Amino acid sequence: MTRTPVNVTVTGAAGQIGYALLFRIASGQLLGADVPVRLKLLEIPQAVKAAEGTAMELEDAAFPLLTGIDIYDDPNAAFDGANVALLVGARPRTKGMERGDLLEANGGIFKPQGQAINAHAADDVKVLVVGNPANTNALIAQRNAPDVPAERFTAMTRLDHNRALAQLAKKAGVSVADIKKMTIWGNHSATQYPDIFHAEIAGKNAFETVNDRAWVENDFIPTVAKRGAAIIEARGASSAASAASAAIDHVYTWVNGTPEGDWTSMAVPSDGSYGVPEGLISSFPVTCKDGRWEIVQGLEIDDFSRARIDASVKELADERDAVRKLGLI
Ligand SMILES: NC(=O)c1ccc[n+]([C@@H]2O[C@H](COP(=O)([O-])OP(=O)(O)OC[C@H]3O[C@@H](n4cnc5c(N)ncnc54)[C@H](O)[C@@H]3O)[C@@H](O)[C@H]2O)c1
Ligand SMILES: O=C(O)C[C@H](O)C(=O)O
Repeated sequence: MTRTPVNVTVTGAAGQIGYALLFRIASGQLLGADVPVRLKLLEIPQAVKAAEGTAMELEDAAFPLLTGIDIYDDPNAAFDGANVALLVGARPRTKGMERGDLLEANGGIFKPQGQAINAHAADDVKVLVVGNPANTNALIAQRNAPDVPAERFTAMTRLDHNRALAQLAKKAGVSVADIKKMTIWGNHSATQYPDIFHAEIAGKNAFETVNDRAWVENDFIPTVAKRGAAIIEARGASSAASAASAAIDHVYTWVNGTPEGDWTSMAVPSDGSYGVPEGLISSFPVTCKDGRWEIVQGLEIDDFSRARIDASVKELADERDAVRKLGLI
């Protein structure tokens, strides 16, 4: 093995997503089967011991691509030299907590992490924020890292994208592999808009193939948008293995590219495309090539889609205004 290991920093490493994610990173699924990785794990001091336990298990799995594991409780050390940063650790909403309280509590995490990325990460750092509220946490981190190009900060809507593929495949009686050009617009929240108007099933328009507007409006969209809550209700805990899987997909696609004739969904800083205010970290259809993403241009947006995109983007703008008021950006 002659390649220099890629430094992958994972926050919230002792959490449930961390437990599902780290083994897949170490096995080569994040970056490629020939890319050695060095893991840098960040936890809060009380959870460092649990992270050490996970590190022992990683060692015991004897992954040939895993060249080392370091554990930190200091973001400056954890992001030092990071090429890929997966920001998973976040403050969950607890009973009686208002949305504003949640944004403030997470600001206390993502502001210093953005500053640490700015000061210490590698020049080519790519950041994926998974911890909720993911889009606005990504915005806080990005605004606190002014020396890092804004486009390196992304938030995860790949789980929503994958959920949408699964629901559509079930309805149409096809494999997820037959579906292309699925899109998630907006926020990773219940206002998100999963859009099948541009999707294709075996090369044909998905909406026309399904031919069931009532299903799209009353079943597909709410099922995908509220799937996170349904998982919490069923499992008693939020999605973990599927979230980890989506994080793997997000970074793998960003680094290795989207297949010809397809795109993916990523929450990325808007350049004003599709009327989304510049700077908001909103989900778009994107293609990836040579480690860069690009928003798919020129899609026709009808009134139905417009209203849904606007509603989710308004929520993002409200969250941005709230964190601005709190002095986080
Ligand atoms: N974007 C998505 O699609 C998506 C999907 C599922 C879950 N999530 C979110 O991902 C986050 C993590 O989920 P989980 O199930 O792993 O939660 P978890 O509570 O099991 O783990 C979170 C971990 O983060 C750690 N942590 C807290 N503050 C930290 C800090 N400042 N620095 C480093 N680590 C810190 C905690 O100690 C804990 O070990 C949650 O916010 C959850 O809502 C997002
Ligand atoms: O933690 C949540 O609120 C849900 C999570 O973001 C998910 O989509 O599964």
